[in-house]
Amino acid sequence: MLEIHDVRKTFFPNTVNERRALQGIDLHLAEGDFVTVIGSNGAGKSTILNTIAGKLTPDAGSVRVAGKDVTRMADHRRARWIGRVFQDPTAGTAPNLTIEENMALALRRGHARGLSRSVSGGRREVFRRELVKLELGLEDRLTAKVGLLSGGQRQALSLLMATFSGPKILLLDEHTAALDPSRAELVTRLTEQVVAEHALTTLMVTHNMSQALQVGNRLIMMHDGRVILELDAEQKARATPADLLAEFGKIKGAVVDDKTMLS
Ligand SMILES: Nc1ncnc2c1ncn2[C@@H]1O[C@H](COP(=O)(O)OP(=O)(O)OP(=O)(O)O)[C@@H](O)[C@H]1O
Repeated sequence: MLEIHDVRKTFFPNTVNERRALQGIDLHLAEGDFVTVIGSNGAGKSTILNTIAGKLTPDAGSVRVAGKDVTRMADHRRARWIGRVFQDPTAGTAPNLTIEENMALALRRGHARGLSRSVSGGRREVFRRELVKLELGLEDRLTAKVGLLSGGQRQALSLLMATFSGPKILLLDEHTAALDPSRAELVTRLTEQVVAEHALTTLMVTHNMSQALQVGNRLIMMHDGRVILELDAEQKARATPADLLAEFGKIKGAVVDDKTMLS
């Protein structure tokens, strides 16, 4: 479903600020694979997600989604196949629009025309049914402004909205990092639910070692623009956070932040 072949990206090449963010990434994800991504600071985790989403064009290599080469396709043209949730709960939703208006816009994403942010009775019912799944009572607050919701509620809504265009790929960039532990747990559970329900091929960046082991069926560790460790489902089931930290410990000069050390 997602094939990344020898992807390379260097920022500010041939200058004193040169950063080799990706140095030959190869990743093949089958439909429904859920890969957690961990790594030191500056390892290239966000850069690889940006490359898949089309925010960045790699210098070399290719990205294929469902067999189609999207390497040089503009981000808005691949948007309907790729859902994304960011760390910042305010990033995925518009605060001054209501819950139902936000959902209507998400539904329109990837469709050229024909749908607007206005909400008909029929569509309202669909939104209500979707919101019930979150178990946050948002189905009774369809006309509330999204800016009034808590961070956890907004992330849950962003996650739901990310699936509206019928994406094949879901990219999660530390989407639970800004939440308190109980909200993070809730959004993690919803993530597993949403991924399973839509059989989404998923990459989830996290600094939380327990979470990286708890969810998904594969794990990769990145450092310095490379994948330096890959675990399959069986290896992942046997590994502990201490094992992952020990792997980090083997990397000379790797900077691992406090969040990672404490997780
Ligand atoms: N737009 C950019 N311009 C210049 N350099 C960049 C840009 N984006 C990323 N970099 C550099 O590329 C490298 C990889 O960055 P990236 O954000 O992908 O790392 P990361 O693994 O997500 O790190 P973190 O966990 O700290 O967020 C870093 O050295 C970073 O400074």
